[in-house]
Amino acid sequence: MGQADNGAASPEQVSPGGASPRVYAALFRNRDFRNLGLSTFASTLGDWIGFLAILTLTEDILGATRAAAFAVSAVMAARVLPSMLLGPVAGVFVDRWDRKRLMIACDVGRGIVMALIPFSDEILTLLLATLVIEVLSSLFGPAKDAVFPTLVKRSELVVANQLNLVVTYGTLPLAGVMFASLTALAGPLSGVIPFLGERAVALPIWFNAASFLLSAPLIARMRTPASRHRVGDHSAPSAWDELREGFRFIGRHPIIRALIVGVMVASAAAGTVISTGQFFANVVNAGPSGFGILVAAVGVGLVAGLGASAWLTVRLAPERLFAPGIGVAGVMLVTTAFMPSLAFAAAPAGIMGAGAGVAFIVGYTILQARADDRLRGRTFGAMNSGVRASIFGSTTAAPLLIGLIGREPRVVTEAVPGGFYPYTIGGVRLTLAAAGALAFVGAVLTGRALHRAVAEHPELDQPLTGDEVATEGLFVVFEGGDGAGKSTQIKLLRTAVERAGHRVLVTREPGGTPIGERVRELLLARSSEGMADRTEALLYAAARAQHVEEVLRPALEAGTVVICDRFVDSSIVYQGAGRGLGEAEIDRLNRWATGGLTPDLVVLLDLEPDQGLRRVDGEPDRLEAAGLGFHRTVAAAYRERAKRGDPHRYLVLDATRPVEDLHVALRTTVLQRLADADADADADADAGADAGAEEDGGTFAVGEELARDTLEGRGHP
Ligand SMILES: Nc1ncnc2c1ncn2[C@@H]1O[C@H](COP(=O)(O)OP(=O)(O)O)[C@@H](O)[C@H]1O
Ligand SMILES: Cc1cn([C@H]2C[C@H](O)[C@@H](COP(=O)(O)OP(=O)(O)O)O2)c(=O)[nH]c1=O
Repeated sequence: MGQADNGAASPEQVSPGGASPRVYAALFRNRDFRNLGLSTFASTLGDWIGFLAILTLTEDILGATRAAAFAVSAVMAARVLPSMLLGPVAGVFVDRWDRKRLMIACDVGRGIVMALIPFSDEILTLLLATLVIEVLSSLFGPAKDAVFPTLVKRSELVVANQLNLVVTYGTLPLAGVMFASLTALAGPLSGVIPFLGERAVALPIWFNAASFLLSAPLIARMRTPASRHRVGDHSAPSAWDELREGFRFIGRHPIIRALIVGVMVASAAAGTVISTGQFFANVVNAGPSGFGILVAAVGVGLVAGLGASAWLTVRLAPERLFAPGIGVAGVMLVTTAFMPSLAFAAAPAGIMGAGAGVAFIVGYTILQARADDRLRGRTFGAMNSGVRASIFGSTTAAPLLIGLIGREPRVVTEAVPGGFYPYTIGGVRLTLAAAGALAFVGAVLTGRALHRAVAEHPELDQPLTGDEVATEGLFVVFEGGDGAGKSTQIKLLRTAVERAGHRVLVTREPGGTPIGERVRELLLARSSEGMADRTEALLYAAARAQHVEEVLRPALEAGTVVICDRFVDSSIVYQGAGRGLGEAEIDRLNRWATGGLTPDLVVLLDLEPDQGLRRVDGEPDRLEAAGLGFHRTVAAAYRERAKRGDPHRYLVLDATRPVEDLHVALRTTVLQRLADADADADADADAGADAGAEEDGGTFAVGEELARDTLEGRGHP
């Protein structure tokens, strides 16, 4: 395909984003998104009800004893621990298996185990069942998060996340009401089902089981892109390798790394607020009803923040919003902590909610948009486990800290019945303030890391608007030092791809067009000795702009497989690193020159420069003659780029391997990509026809991967 994300947003690009009614309408018409939304609604509503029911059941079994209190905390632990400990491992399987089938299997499994729970009188069985359900949930969560961005367009992602959060957390109050009603209903129903007479709580539990079982067929109706990641792997890596690959990806991806740390810090602050809020309400003499008001203030702020995020993300890159969101929340938490009364505390608490809301949506959106599809399950698995660990840690640590510092003393007087808290600073205020300060420091560090990452990858500094323009062919670029064997492999690959029935265009840079070839002469002639580095960079970019316009884009749009000897990466390493002009600068220049056209596959033939230069015969050209030091820098920059880049995009091959060996590896990869694209396009054509029959015009929005694959496939004979 070759996708083009066009530099800065033009006005037409801005319009489709935001929270315009059109985006909501498009999402509601999107059948896949609707199915996922309904499934989320059913299962989260059921899940909240089930949670309340299981706590009740624990007391049912043990009575109001001390053992019951312990059992309740064990049940809580059974809910938190699996995804905390298993998150990253679960992610491996989410990335490995078909995500849709995995989700269905988890739902059916959870439904069955849940339905059986009321029949046991053993607390151990209950614990075990909770554990099994949570293990399944820790697979379900990352699978859903990984599929989610493939169902909607990128410009709809923020609004889609808003709706998802509303469905996930908005069901909590509804669940409370339904739990009470269902328990009350159990009495009258016991005439029909006698079992309910002895165990009323079975009804809400069965409701939960039914909700899981209802969610499964909804997911089954969803069209998700075929999981393409497994195909093309020549040797199946072990789960352990994949786990390491996931951690390596997160560790090396500066944005995702910073984001996960930021999310964890924010969760720790949130955990502190949750476990301390009630105490704080007392300290400001607000009591239980005042606590409700504080919660409401945070809630209103949160909703406002969620709403504002759609408006904000069409104006600023989400990377620029995340840290400020957490920072604002942190500062407001500190402010709230020192407020003398409820009336003063409500406003900062509300703003804190808004900051958290923006950070929450934006953080989710960045992870969905930036994590490579192949690794998205592991990314979300790791994040879930980080979040749970933070909440778990902070809810345990906060009360401990309060105890250590000592709570604010209450003054008992005759004047105020029950006494009151004078304005003093003690454990509760200090603990909350510490959490706010922690969030603030985390925000500053995360913000700096994100800022640096965006400076290095200017292409990321865009609002989330307009989707990439996908072209139809497959764009394969060969990179490597002089003499690495690019021409040799290109010739062989061309024959193989043509034999497989595809139209192929082979071209090269600098050159590929009459104008470009003249620029090439100018660039490579030994007589151009003395050319300034910036001139050199501009000339390469100039030749490339002509090449994109005249040759590459038209060919890709016509569905041709384009094999190009060198492209933007050459400029980044030769001019950016080799000449020292700065990789980010050269990247930016070339994004402009190419309108953001990006290869689907970059084959890097990796070779020590001295070996490569020895292979080339004849007079060295101006660049070949640039000296071994220069070429070593270039080779190192190539490796670094491939290492840090999208692993699906870069294929690094050891160029000292025999020609035929390299060819087989290359041919397998490229033909597999073409086959995947065809398969996805076929599946999609079916699905499209299906949707067309069902709803007006078959509007189905797809994520970039799917859109890409579809388009890739369509052009091929
Ligand atoms: N895998 C290989 N092992 C050994 N020699 C090779 C290999 N691939 C290519 N060569 C030889 O190296 C030289 C340079 O190869 P070429 O394909 O022109 O490289 P490039 O296009 O990268 O400059 C040629 O003489 C070629 O025969
Ligand atoms: C495309 C491109 C090439 N180059 C250099 C790399 C090569 O030394 C030279 C291109 O010459 P070429 O003969 O195409 O090299 P090779 O035969 O090794 O493929 O130009 C840049 O410095 N920047 C660029 O953007």
